[in-house]
Amino acid sequence: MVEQSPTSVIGLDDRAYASGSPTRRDDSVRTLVDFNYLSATTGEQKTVRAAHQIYEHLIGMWAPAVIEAAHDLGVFSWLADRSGTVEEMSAELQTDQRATRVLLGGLLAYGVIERSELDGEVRYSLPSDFRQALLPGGTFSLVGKMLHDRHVAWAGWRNLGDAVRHGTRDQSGNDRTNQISETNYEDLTSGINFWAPPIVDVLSAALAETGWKKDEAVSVLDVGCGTGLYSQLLLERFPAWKAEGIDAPRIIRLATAQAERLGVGSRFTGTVRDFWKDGWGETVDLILFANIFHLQTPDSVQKLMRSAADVLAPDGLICIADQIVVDEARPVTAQDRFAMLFAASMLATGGGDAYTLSAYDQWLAEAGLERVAVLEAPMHRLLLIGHAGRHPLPV
Ligand SMILES: C[S@@+](CC[C@H](N)C(=O)[O-])C[C@H]1O[C@@H](n2cnc3c(N)ncnc32)[C@H](O)[C@@H]1O
Repeated sequence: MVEQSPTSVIGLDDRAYASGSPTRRDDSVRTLVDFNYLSATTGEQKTVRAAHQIYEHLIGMWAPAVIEAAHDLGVFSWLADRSGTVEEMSAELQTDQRATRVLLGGLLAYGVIERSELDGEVRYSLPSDFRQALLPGGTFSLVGKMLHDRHVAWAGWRNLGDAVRHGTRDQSGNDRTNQISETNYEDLTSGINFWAPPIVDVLSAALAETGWKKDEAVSVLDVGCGTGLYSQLLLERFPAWKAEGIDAPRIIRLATAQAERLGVGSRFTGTVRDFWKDGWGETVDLILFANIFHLQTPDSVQKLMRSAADVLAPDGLICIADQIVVDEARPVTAQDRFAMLFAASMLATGGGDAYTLSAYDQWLAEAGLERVAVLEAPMHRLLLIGHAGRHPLPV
């Protein structure tokens, strides 16, 4: 069969994006209001403009609703290895044809699928860049995040007002760490794997710049490792290093399997250990806390910091990668804005917060530690930390 080129393609047809440029055509989430048509001269115009702005926030929930419904219905899996028409899709997925067209229109509006038209026939497909994020099984699949939304987050957000009214204290008045269960973490940890590569890039670049223990047999402890991707990517980059990831039983199973898949299984040990109850073992050179502190209360942060200080080698390094607020008075960076909203999502799902840099500094000082660098990464900041008075990075 001779392949004809489509007469029109609407979707992610962005040359700069396709060629690997980090520049996005859209400013983050695609805007749904054309503010060029909204004047702001009179008081009433300003009010109406503001209403458009708030309304655009209020309909933010349309995005997960549309994307997650498409996942639930099997739309993405159906498009995994073909382009198809609405008629074909709704016949196979047993959905209503007109309603399916509406759903596909929503996905198209968010730029999640592509639409092509040839000789009057409209077909839909998945853009190649988005396939792994939308389909299950891949290292960077967001299906776990969608399941987490389904099982935890949607209900949590409905109750945010209650959480604000009462806080996250239990009946005896104690502040609670985040209450997400081990089963829910099975979904969530794989759904946040995509955060790891740029963060490990930033960390590796900083370590390479200082030459910190590059060719030494460094021991890494990945605390609450999830799938273990942070330490596993470090093992890929530093062949002399070994890592131990500690987490709950179901999660360690995921981490061990992933280490094998990535080819670092012989240098990654997954250990089932509760970081509150059990000892932290031998002295270690590098301790990683990726996305752990936002689950904590101030008291539990302090406890974790002391445990880390106890096992950190004299010239060792702690790396915290988290949602850390630097400028809460003027949240103009994406990192600060994301962190401040992340705090709300922690509250909604039962505890935790996004703490400020100055709060971290106080906790570090109390544990005999000190910050040696703050690094910026997408949706995160990294704190590099050593024992107080013993700068671990050669300068
Ligand atoms: C938000 S996830 C972060 C996972 C991973 N570090 C990452 O950034 O992808 C938090 C992890 O901490 C683990 N965790 C929570 N409480 C723990 C505890 N008491 N002992 C060991 N692991 C725990 C959870 O099971 C989960 O895998």
